[in-house]
Amino acid sequence: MAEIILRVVDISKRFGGLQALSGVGITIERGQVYGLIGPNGAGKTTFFNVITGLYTPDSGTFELAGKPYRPSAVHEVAKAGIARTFQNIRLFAEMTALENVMVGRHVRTHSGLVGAILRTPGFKREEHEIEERAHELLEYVGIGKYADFKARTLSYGDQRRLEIARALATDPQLIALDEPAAGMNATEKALLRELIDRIRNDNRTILLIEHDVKLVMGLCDRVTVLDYGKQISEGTPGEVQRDERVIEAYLGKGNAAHALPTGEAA
Ligand SMILES: Nc1ncnc2c1ncn2[C@@H]1O[C@H](COP(=O)(O)OP(=O)(O)OP(=O)(O)O)[C@@H](O)[C@H]1O
Repeated sequence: MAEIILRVVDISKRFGGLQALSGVGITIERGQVYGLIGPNGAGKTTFFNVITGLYTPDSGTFELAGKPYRPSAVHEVAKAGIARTFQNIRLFAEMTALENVMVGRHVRTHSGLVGAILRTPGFKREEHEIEERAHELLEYVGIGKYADFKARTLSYGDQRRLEIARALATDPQLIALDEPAAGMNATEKALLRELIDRIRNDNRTILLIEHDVKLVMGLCDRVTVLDYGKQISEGTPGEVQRDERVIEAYLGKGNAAHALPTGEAA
């Protein structure tokens, strides 16, 4: 049986009078790309924020790689093994691409503050390893030649790749990508699709929020659809696409005869 990386059960979150999530649960297996879609305001970002420790849920249980975990603070979540990117890119703009990735890697370092201040041999060795790994990751996401460029000088698509490299640097069990294709042109999207495929083929596990339904349908192994905080459908892209509740949520009642876009590359 495939190893379960993330299992969340019965997550609810209320903001004042608004029930942003009600009883949402998903199970993601190792090596899967799992998509989370839904119309604007459906609760996708809230769900992400709950599992990555930015919001405290009102209810819900969480298990990461077989261990119970409580997403109580962002750095704890990173330590536990979930790395994320953000809808609005959050890089250190004045730091180089390499430094941005090295920062991600520091989640896994051992020398600590004392080692850093005293510049112990252990610290220096670790720094060297971190730098090597950061170079490898920049190559892996396809922006190795920009290692010494400040993050703010990279194109939008490359900044998104850099965020992914930084997330990978934490050696995560699960990588959560929040709208990675937002603002990308068709060429950048095709490259992103290749990159996500490569990450999956390396036996990594990905949770993806994405507005581009076509991209989701083409990439994901399974998909959950949220609407007004409720999980209205869960299944393979083909199953979800044929689900009348999903078509209604996207296109409105009476349009169930229309199909959602398939994942075929344009
Ligand atoms: N911090 C908050 N305080 C109050 N209401 C919130 C907060 N965050 C989200 N909401 C509300 O919760 C609902 C779900 O929002 P959320 O951002 O999770 O949806 P979404 O599916 O990510 O939407 P989009 O696709 O537009 O990003 C919305 O009605 C939103 O206004």
